[in-house]
Amino acid sequence: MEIQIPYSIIFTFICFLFLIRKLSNSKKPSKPLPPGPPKLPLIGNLHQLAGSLPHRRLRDLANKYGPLMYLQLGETSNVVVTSPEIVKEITKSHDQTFTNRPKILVSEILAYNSTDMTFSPYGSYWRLLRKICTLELLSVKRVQTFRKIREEEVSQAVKFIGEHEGSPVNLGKIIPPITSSIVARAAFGKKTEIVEQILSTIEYTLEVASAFMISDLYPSLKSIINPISWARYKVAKAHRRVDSLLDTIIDDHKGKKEIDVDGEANEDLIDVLLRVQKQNSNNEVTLTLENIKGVILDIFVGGTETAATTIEWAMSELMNHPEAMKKAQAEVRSVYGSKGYVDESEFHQLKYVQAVLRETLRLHPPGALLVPRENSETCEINGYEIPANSRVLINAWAIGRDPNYWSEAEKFRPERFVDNAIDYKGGNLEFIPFGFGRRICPGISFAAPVLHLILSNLLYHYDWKFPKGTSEIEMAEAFGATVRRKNDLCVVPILYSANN
Ligand code: HEM
Repeated sequence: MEIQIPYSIIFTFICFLFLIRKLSNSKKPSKPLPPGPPKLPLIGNLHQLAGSLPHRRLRDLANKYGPLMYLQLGETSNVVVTSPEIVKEITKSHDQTFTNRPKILVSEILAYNSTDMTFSPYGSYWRLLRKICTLELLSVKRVQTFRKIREEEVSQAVKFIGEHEGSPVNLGKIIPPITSSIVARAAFGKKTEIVEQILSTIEYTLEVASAFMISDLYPSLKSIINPISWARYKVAKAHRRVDSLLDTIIDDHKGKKEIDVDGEANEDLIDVLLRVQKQNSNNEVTLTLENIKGVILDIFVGGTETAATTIEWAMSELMNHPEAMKKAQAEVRSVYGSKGYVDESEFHQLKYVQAVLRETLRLHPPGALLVPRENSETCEINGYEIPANSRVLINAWAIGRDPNYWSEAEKFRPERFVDNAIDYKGGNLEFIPFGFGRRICPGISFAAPVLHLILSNLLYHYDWKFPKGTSEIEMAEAFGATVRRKNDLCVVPILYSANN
């Protein structure tokens, strides 16, 4: 929370205003609200979330109050969904109603007043962005053009690890730069000093922005709170820096000669967006420079930490499950044999590695509560009224561990995904690490080869040992932009040779 002692008098005044407004506006819903824990005046259920990881706390509360639960956080209505049946009900009967995103401070500042793809409201503009993403930016064909970038970045990291052979390396520091370099080169063509500055500023901005913003909990008072919010000031300042760095890069791209001899095959994502902007210039809905910057930021935020976090959890689980580690290594080593490196040509043969990644995403979805949705109108689910503009949190983490759907739900058992058609593309609502419905993550085809390539290379080139004095990787979590490892992931690489 950003409230600090010097603001306490102002805060008391705000609470008073809020209470008066609340009392004068209150009206009764026609159907009951979903069950939920008892609330306190002014703060509602906020105190029930304090002090523990939100996805775990919400699962515990859902065990008590049910899979459709109502929470009042500050003055906002929140609905928490913790079962595939309710997700199904949403997609079947209220698909369009639940396709909005709430307007929060971060989306206003970082996402150019919610005009990026992640936060823009459902409508013709969002559909245009989505179409550009599906057909142009993140299509399988486009992602394929980045294969060389992926292979170069991963091979550099493998070499770097080799230089530390036999001593502990912190994978938590090695893996994130791989995913951000891949995204940076795909987006900007090359990794320059300016790109490095953008990456570090985005990282800092997300860190500050992932704290709760008090005005998101009391939206009706934001004109009073925002001007005095220190966190808001810091996020806005960092964003201005990213914005001007992006301007510089886009100007450079505009100065580039028209498509070179290799044509579209050589375009980076900024080239693509500038081309699409031109092609769309006479349409009813067009792309502005700000829209382009918003989409590029989406791709950075969506595509870097999520993938890095997944690999870190996969390696942590494999370290703690030596049988699964052996099986995965044996598979990669038998498929790539004496080739000496892992490229993308044989991925279709890596069935067990794929199962390891799925099992990791089941137990550790990076977006444990997905990205919040908002229902555009009041509706009824299972006999309960969901007030319009409620924030809808889907606990994908808890759904992936629901013992009604998964045997030995808390155990890491990749075998469950071998020869099993369950996948994460939105058709199996008990497994939704990439979300579901119209807002499902558009970056799956970008993420999948990155995840496979990094993990397979780590498994092919090295055997992994615990650092001296340890025999287990602890699995504590930290909640932020993603649910990532709380502590470093230190492991010892031993170079593998087929003659060992
Ligand atoms: C392991 C990797 C990833 C995971 C687990 C992940 C997960 C998610 C989730 C849970 C959502 C919200 C879906 C919903 O509301 O139902 C989402 C949305 C989104 N993701 Fe991803 N993502 C990943 C990688 C990527 C990549 C690589 C990109 C881009 C290159 C990307 C771009 C986006 C965008 C733009 C949205 C917003 C879509 C919209 O609101 O229409 N993601 N992602």
